[in-house]
Amino acid sequence: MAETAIQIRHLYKIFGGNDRAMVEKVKQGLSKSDLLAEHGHVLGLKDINIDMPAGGIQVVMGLSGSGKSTLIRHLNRLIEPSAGEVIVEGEDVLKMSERQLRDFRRHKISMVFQRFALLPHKTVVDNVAYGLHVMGKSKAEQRQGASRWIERVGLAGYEDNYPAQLSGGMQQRVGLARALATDADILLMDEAFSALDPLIRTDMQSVLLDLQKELSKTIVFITHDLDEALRLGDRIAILRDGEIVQQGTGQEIVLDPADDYISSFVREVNRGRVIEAGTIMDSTQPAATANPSSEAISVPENTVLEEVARRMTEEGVDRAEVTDKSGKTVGSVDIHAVMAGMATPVLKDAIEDAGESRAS
Ligand SMILES: Nc1ncnc2c1ncn2[C@@H]1O[C@H](COP(=O)(O)OP(=O)(O)OP(=O)(O)O)[C@@H](O)[C@H]1O
Repeated sequence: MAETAIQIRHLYKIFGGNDRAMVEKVKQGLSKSDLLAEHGHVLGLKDINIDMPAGGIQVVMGLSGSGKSTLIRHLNRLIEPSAGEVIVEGEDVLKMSERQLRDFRRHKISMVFQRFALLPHKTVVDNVAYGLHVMGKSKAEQRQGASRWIERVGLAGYEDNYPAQLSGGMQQRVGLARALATDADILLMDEAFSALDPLIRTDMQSVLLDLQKELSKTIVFITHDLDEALRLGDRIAILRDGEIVQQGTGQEIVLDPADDYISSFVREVNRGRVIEAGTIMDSTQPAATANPSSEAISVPENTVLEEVARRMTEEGVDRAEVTDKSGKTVGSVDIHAVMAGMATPVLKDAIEDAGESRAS
């Protein structure tokens, strides 16, 4: 997954009639509020640089108004930037002719929307087939392609229903099937699960992760929810007021938040579901050599700590050998390290304070 599918370079978006001239002022340090107060322009995005992994899920996270939708709309050029570059699979989106852009939107990139955006007067199968229809496929190909994806998202039997006859979760499955049916390499998902109830939302995240294991699409997923970002994102970029405040893997962000703003986000995170055995292992002491008499289970290095703890408890052991992709033992963790890794910073402080007061 090391390859980059989408490169965004020094991207600026300023809303207002004289945006290009305003870019220079923003580069010289003019703030978002001063840009609005002094020049009546709105800063949408400022100097965005992201390399999005091919075949991976890139999450863009931020609160309302931080610039997420503005950013994702640059990827298929629904918005023209004020400055900067957007390169998708080696092609400069801003240099495409109208015709190239139309082909690019039909074949390369498809979008899943928060409010599903289904056609209410068309059945499930016709909604899913819509992209294939636009691509000029025959009726039989449309039906065949649509049926395959309807089944794959768990909606077999609902082909002839209308959207209004389906629950929100089912409607979003239709939205997902429609986006997948065109066979585009890239999926843009703008708050795609945000309108769903929490349980259905978790369910849809699982559907997406399962599909992704099989399909390895390049997915750009927008959300304002950190738990969703951490569950889905191979990489996460966090936006605030149009700027990226931090980007990296979920683990990197949780373990080393860039500033107080990010710290306040990650404080309540369930670290046991984010931090992996390979991150906290002692690589100098594989379990077997460290203590040959103690029994240990074996876990791959990307196993999250909650799962390591569960398996240790199940097997009645307090150590685990950590293995790399080839199955070679590369380190070990014991139950104390696992518990410490799962503790929130607040809990860690409390434990340290208690230790100090006992010692004094
Ligand atoms: N067409 C526009 N004209 C003027 N300002 C705009 C326009 N579109 C977006 N903005 C401004 O750009 C900034 C970023 O908006 P954007 O919609 O991208 O944020 P967002 O993170 O997607 O928010 P939300 O989660 O609420 O959709 C905001 O300050 C917004 O008011």
